[in-house]
Amino acid sequence: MRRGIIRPKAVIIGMMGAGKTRVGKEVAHLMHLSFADADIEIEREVGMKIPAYFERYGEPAFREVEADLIADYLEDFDGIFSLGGGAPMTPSTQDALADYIADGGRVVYLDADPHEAMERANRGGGRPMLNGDANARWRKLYKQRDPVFREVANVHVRTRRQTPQMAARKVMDMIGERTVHVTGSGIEPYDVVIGEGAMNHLADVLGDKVAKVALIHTQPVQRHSDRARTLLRQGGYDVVDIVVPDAEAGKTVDVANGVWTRLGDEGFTRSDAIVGVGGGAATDLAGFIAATWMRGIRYVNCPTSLLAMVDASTGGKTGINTEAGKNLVGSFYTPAGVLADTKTLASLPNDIFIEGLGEVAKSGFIEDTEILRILEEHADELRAFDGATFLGSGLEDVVGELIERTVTVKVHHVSADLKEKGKREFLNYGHTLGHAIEKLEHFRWRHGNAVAVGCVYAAELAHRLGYIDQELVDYHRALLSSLGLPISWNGGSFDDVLALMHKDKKARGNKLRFVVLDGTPGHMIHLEDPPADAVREAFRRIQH
Ligand SMILES: NC(=O)c1ccc[n+]([C@@H]2O[C@H](COP(=O)([O-])OP(=O)(O)OC[C@H]3O[C@@H](n4cnc5c(N)ncnc54)[C@H](O)[C@@H]3O)[C@@H](O)[C@H]2O)c1
Ligand SMILES: O=C(O)C(=O)C[C@@H](O)[C@H](O)[C@H](O)COP(=O)(O)O
Repeated sequence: MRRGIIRPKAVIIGMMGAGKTRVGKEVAHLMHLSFADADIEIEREVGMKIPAYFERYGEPAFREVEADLIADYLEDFDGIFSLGGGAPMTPSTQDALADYIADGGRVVYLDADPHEAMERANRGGGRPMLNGDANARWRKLYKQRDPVFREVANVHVRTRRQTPQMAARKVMDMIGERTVHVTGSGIEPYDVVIGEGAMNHLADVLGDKVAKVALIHTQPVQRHSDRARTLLRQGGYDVVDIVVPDAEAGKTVDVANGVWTRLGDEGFTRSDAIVGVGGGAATDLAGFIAATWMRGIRYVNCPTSLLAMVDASTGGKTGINTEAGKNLVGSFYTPAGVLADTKTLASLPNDIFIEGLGEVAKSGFIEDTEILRILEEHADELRAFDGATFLGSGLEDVVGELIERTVTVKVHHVSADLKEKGKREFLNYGHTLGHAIEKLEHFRWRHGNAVAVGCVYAAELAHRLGYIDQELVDYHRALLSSLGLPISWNGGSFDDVLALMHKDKKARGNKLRFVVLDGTPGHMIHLEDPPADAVREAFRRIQH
């Protein structure tokens, strides 16, 4: 929001009878905000009821008064503001709402069931736009207004069969959402939606052409997949529940084969879809299954760990591990959407949350230094993360911003280079050693922890070769350890590590390739075939 201008927290639009006032008041109450209804404020301003004003001065005069009042409220009111049904049809109000959205505002289209809304609109009476055959008038107006509402709103809330309280909670969750749009060459555009209740978008993202959905998840996230299943059934999908082994044990060819067999048994065709719910291992597997079943069907990721939210679920790198190494089999296959529902973090154990901070910090080092600043400022609170007290705490907003920023860094790289021919490799900062550690530790080390040590290793290597100074290497150690992440590793020999680093996907022929910082955070370069003594010496330095 621009400094100096007060803006509404949300503006609610919708048809007559959609429940804008009732739901708006409830949202304001839930969020401890004030509420204003444009029609009531107009009546106060003109000193008469709207039907009387219509009769005396006509609709054009009313629309003028209405547009002026809305323009004033958009710049001088900080609560929940609901507009009259026809207000968004006025071009100057459309422009004002577009400015408001550009400034971070939320225009919520409250989309009620037509029968429920018509009934409510008729019940109140006193609506000049419904004179005559009220139902026919309502339907006609709906036809004109619905496409405009969809166009001017940036939040679309369907409220069919919901009580005002349920609808208000949905609105509240959705206005708190952050969305990162993913597009680029070879990418069917999609959104990453981040926020409490993001999973509610499942049916919208899957669309109405899908009939069957395979819900792939692990046992520790059962309660979140139960929610996904309920949402899918409410959306009319036939749901096939597929529980896979947890963590890296699920990213195997045997598990993939079991899932393919199940899809065959259940008669999955190209018009069916996969939904992956869980940590990065589950979303990597779900994406891999979607990419390979019948050479590619639609899939949606619902990440439930911090790491999966900030990294694994977005960008379309899908895959499994094999005897040869980590993630060596897979494909680039883009999801139809990613729903990072932060409510799921309430069950996330502290150590798995901290692990996710490894990829967050990585994104700060490679591009967005504001991430590093936020991590420094909130290191103690982040390190003490407790799912039980997370929702509604001050930390929730900090984590929401970190997820949005980290996903944005990822999206910049993916959009520019989906198939990892250059820029995307920078996302692999810290991974050359990181993947080797994971493999040598038989995946008992968590991915984000291994990446943290790998980032220190990459910093040491860059320093040995004169790209960064000692201060920046020290900064890597200080920041990562302040977050509770490991910065050293002693679990294997240099020769074993070197052999695995040669199998890294960035390597070419018998030449190692790394990505390292050049000078300062945010400046990345490719390092081709670095001198063997520097590779070894950097390793020695992360061993203590
Ligand atoms: N495709 C990509 O671009 C990409 C990017 C980064 C990482 N990855 C992959 O992601 C994996 C790491 O992801 P991860 O760190 O989420 O590990 P993970 O998937 O192994 O999850 C860690 C543990 O947390 C549990 N868990 C997840 N969410 C939970 C919740 N809300 N409540 C309770 N328990 C929960 C999981 O069941 C698991 O036991 C690795 O396999 C890595 O290679 C892929
Ligand atoms: O999306 C990418 O590209 C990345 O490199 C993101 C990494 O953080 C992630 O760990 C990814 O799984 C690594 O992929 P890999 O190609 O090194 O297996």
